[in-house]
Amino acid sequence: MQCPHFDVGECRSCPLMGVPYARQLADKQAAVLAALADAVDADTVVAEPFASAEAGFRNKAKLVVTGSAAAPRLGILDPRQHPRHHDGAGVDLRDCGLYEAGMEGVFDACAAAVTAAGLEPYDVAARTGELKNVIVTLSPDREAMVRFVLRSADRLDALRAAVPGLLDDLAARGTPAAVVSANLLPEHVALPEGDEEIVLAGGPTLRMELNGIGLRLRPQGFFQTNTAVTEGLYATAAAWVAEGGVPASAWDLYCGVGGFAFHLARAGVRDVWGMESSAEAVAAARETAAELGLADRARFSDGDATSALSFEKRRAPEALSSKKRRPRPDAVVVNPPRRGIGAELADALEDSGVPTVLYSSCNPATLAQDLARMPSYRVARVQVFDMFPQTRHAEVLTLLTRR
Ligand SMILES: C[S@@+](CC[C@H](N)C(=O)[O-])C[C@H]1O[C@@H](n2cnc3c(N)ncnc32)[C@H](O)[C@@H]1O
Repeated sequence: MQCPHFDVGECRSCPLMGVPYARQLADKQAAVLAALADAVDADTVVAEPFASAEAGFRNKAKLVVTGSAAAPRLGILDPRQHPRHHDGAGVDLRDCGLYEAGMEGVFDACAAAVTAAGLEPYDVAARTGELKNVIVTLSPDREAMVRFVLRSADRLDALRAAVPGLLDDLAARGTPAAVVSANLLPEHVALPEGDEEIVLAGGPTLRMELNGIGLRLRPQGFFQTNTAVTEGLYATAAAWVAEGGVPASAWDLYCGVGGFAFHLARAGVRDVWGMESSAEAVAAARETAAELGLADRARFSDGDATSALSFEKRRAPEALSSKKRRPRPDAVVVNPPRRGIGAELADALEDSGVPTVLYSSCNPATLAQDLARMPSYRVARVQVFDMFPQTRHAEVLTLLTRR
């Protein structure tokens, strides 16, 4: 892949731009295996990396808005400027080659709506203006979720008035909106979004169909950014878990909107429980369960997954109602953020007696640390899923079985 923004140094998001894709994959595989050197053994089955399309693979964009209401730029702050002396100049990345086909049109429709609503971009240095970011997700069915991140509710009515035009524009481009929302981020912080979400049209969910399973996504729920590779990841996870016989029960910790959970349920796992810290993601997962007729087999709770297994240990048994007690599952999937599962959950898994663990990680370094705390498990299988081409990041799936 070749990128004009990279060539002139105005975007450095893809450090491997220009490196042949086969070499990117081979280097990632080598780096992951080096990080896991103490965990894999001679009998570990190491699969070839699951490759991505080199370009046009991202289903989600978080675009900083700069310029003016009349001529907005959707992209990033110019990396050639020092953050503290930033004059609000930005680089327009609507034509970024990482995004799926159809997303550039959605960005153009958003830019037109910004102009129609007269939303002045937020100026980081001057702390003036209203519109901070535009966040877009495109589903495999080419439906869009469009979110405008505002500093305050002051210009909400103006944005609301521009929504009908935006809906028409998106429909005419063949990417109709499933959800349009405003997100409020009043603090002067380098975050993509705030806590408050106001749905302005449609919704509240976007349907993301993966491997024939229609997952529901709400504006604030997490979703993997590379749809095709995620399909491979979920399908492989379900196949690995079922290898020695389909387990009767499984937990999906850090479940997001339930991608692993629903693939396990479809593979025949009778009782699936997902846990996730985002209440919005849990609500979306429950909606999917109801839609798929799985509400009695796939349940979801919001809470801290790190204590899911040690919950009972930390409380006097008599303080725990039988309703709150969950029998140990036959298999556990963990798919944490970059920091990994950490000591508490790793130790609890080590002590748990759970026969099979699937650990899907976006950070081989923390994966290695966590595995070192679980010596009772051996890595039976490992595979790199190239969720993030053009970067050194890698998603790694490991199947852990008890020694
Ligand atoms: C890498 S994402 C994986 C989501 C999901 N498994 C998927 O495939 O889309 C990690 C998820 O963990 C959630 N999370 C972060 N910290 C958590 C915690 N302490 N307990 C439960 N969930 C947490 C995030 O909200 C996010 O949805």
